[in-house]
Amino acid sequence: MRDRFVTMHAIETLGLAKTVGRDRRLFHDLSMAVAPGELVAITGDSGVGKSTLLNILAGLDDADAGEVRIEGIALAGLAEAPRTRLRRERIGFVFQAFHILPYLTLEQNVALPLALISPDAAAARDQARAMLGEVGLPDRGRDYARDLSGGELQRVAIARALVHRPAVILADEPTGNLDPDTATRILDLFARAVRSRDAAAVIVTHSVATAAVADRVLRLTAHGLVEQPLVAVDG
Ligand SMILES: Nc1ncnc2c1ncn2[C@@H]1O[C@H](COP(=O)(O)OP(=O)(O)OP(=O)(O)O)[C@@H](O)[C@H]1O
Repeated sequence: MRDRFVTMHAIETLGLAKTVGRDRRLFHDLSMAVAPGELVAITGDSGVGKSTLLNILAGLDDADAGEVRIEGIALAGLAEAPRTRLRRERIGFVFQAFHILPYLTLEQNVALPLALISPDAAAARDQARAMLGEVGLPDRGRDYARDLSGGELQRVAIARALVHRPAVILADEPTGNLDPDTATRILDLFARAVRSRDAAAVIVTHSVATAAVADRVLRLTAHGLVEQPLVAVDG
């Protein structure tokens, strides 16, 4: 199934195009690549198409033209079952829509991606515990998600996105509603965890602080992706 032109990129898009509604072109001929261990932030005005692009990278939405490759594998060439498997095994999500389930414990929430891949429940529990420790929530595994603060929930979301060691992490406003100090702490933790695993991350964000932890910042505009100098997002 792997393409014969093996790429070093974890994520690669070639000539993506997307039009929504009756005739509203969000982007066309959009190409980008993210290497293992690299964090790329995508910024841009509200409504420009950032979340749509992220959904297309995730294989949750289809482009009108072009293709997305995850570790060299073209998503469009896959039938639904292998596409779902690739999404489960190779991609981690920190999406607003992918909520932590309130009536499961933290351990159960974080173990979910592992449970979808392997039947070894004891190993999943151990890995979930270790991952919770890594995001600063050791000994909280038996607590219920419904009792957590917003910042704690974001940590759990990050733990759940990384626990199965995906090659690709896709995040939509990962520190959305947090106060700046908590957001900075969680972003540092996120960036460290992504880099230590050599994962490739794409983070959609409005936040300058979020963009500042990235290796590259790409601004999505009506004319396509524009690379932003990193200094420009510091202030
Ligand atoms: N399936 C769809 N049908 C019609 N319009 C859509 C569809 N999906 C997205 N849109 C429109 O496309 C535009 C881009 O939406 P998107 O959520 O990708 O923007 P965004 O850049 O992430 O915005 P924000 O920063 O405000 O979250 C919006 O105007 C949205 O209403």
